[in-house]
Amino acid sequence: MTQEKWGLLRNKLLKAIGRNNYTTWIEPLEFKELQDGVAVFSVPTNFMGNYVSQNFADLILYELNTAGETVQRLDFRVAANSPARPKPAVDTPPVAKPEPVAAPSEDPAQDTLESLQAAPLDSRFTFDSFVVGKPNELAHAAARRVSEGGPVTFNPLVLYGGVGLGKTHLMHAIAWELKTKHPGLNVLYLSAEQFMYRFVQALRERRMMDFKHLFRSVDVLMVDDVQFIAGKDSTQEEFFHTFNALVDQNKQIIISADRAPGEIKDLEDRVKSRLQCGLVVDLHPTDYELRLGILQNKVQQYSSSYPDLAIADGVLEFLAHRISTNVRVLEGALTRLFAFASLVGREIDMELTQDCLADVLRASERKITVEEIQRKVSEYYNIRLSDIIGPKRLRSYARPRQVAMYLCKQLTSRSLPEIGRRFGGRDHTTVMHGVKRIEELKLTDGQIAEDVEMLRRSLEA
Ligand SMILES: Nc1ncnc2c1ncn2[C@@H]1O[C@H](COP(=O)(O)OP(=O)(O)OP(=O)(O)O)[C@@H](O)[C@H]1O
Repeated sequence: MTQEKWGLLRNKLLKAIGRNNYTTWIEPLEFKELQDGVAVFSVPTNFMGNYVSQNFADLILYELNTAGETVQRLDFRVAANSPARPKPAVDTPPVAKPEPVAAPSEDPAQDTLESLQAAPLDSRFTFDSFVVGKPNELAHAAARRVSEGGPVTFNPLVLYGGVGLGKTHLMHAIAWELKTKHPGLNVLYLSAEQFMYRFVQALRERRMMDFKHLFRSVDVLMVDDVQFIAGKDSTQEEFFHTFNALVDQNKQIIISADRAPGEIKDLEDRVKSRLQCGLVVDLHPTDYELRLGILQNKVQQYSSSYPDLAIADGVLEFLAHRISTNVRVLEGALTRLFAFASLVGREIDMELTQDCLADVLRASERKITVEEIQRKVSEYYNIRLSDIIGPKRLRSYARPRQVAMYLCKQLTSRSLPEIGRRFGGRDHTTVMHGVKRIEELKLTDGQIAEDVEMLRRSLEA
């Protein structure tokens, strides 16, 4: 891509994000090069790279690709001659998913194991910085076990789970740990996409022997986002052979995927069954406690960079409640908050939070349904769903029913008549009475207050 083209694209960005944002965040970017799908920009500070990557990366990628460039990733590098600045919020720039493996060299002859291993793992992704909670404790324990580097007990280890739940973080943590404990081990981490890239390149250059030798000489192979090779027949085949060769030599393999191997569409059965041979563990969606723990952890990291910034009580709890999509979004929200607060020199309170994160909060607003509430309440009180909706007037059904009506009023935008209709065609005055009754009981009956709170939490998690 030429500088002129970047100049034209900047004008589009100006229109899209407005003059203020443009002047602050886009204008200082200097386009350096576009190579192997990575567009490199020079930025004055880590902080700025971090911010742009979080807030405008998608837009920039979209504009670049719409303009006919093939760009998968942006890389923001601090200009070597930048003036010294106060330490930024985080040490390394990319907050959009960091791509830890360096772009492949132009000359395939240089693709030695050493060159692959010299690729930077993300220094933030260690076990120390990984917060463990119920949803990820099994995956964490398995990762820990593999990172000890003892005899191979399960092979492969497959970590799977939704977007941004910590799969890459755990893989890097394993790699760091192995490299520290066993510096002699050849540990190779790469994305499935990189695997394919190298394979295709080796084919093109007629260097398949080198390729095979390279991949068969590792002691620990980690392939991230393996779903990427689904439907790519020759890459799958090569992956299958590499996999078998390493397992035969008792070398550890660690794989990540966005879903269980059996559910990856267009992945060959033989590859699926190989992946299922070892230990397959999933990272569950985060719960409230885990999100809060991650936020607290992050704030602690930030506090050394921003000793003067205060965060008001309740803000982290609010974020943990409201942003339940994925950890990347949660971290992004916090980084943005710190950025804004430091720019305007204000405490991070609820008002600033609501202002600064309006878009994120809107996007992550989860719609809780009446049916979901009815189901959760019936499970909680151990009664049948039909008893919540049906006509029975026994206290053991009527009270849970009122709790469910109260939660519907609080957590959904349904009107009283609508709620009544979904509770077996009851009148809106019955719903109103139920809601009022629970409001009163919450003040006098500790058990009801606790029940309502527990249910609300589990519905909002
Ligand atoms: N339990 C956790 N403790 C601390 N940080 C976490 C945790 N889980 C996720 N993160 C952070 O969330 C971000 C996203 O995590 P990561 O890139 O590992 O997700 P992923 O599961 O690989 O996502 P993808 O599906 O996009 O590949 C990273 O910055 C990571 O450090």
